[in-house]
Amino acid sequence: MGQVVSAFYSWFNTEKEYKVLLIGLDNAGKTTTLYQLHLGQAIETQPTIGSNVETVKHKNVHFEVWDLGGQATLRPSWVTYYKATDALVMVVDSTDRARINSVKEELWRVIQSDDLKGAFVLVFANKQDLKDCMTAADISTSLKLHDIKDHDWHIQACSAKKGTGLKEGFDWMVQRVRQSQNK
Ligand SMILES: Nc1nc2c(ncn2[C@@H]2O[C@H](COP(=O)(O)OP(=O)(O)OP(=O)(O)O)[C@@H](O)[C@H]2O)c(=O)[nH]1
Ligand SMILES: [Mg+2]
Repeated sequence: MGQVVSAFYSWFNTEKEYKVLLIGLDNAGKTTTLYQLHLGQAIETQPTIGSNVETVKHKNVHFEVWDLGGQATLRPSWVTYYKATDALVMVVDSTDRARINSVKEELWRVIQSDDLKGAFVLVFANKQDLKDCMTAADISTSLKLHDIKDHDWHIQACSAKKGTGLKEGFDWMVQRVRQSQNK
């Protein structure tokens, strides 16, 4: 009987879709990340005006993943997507040293929103296939991730183009989602 209840419980829970927002500066690789997760391949992208949304299933957990345009003029509109968000994914171009401080400012601005209280924060240190990129540890220091006290966070090195590291990042999200289900 316990097994039946537990099977029903897990079936019931996998039906929930967890809302994920992909944010980050323009050219970070958000759209490439979304479609690599959704289709399993890198597509040719154009700068996003507005947003794209797709469903991603990872380890039997369904995520509704929103990819938001990252140009400076579009960032103020991110706030309109915050409600009911379970996880934020900050995609970082690991070769873009010149703008790492802007990434930090955007991340810290966003996570202070009341609508994102309790949201998990995953940072993708993207474009690791390119030479001379910053490591995940470099980016973690630049973004002051260790100073984040009111969100559960994780950083993952990846290449959205090659499709490496993304699954590992979502493994972490699934782990967190399952922990929150058991609370
Ligand atoms: N080498 C390499 N290039 C990547 C990677 N991810 C994305 N790119 C390239 O970076 C460029 C920008 O990628 P997008 O996915 O469009 O970036 P975005 O963050 O969606 O940009 P906006 O829509 O303007 O906010 C494209 O030329 C991608 O092919 C990666 O992991 N490695
Ligand atoms: Mg885009």
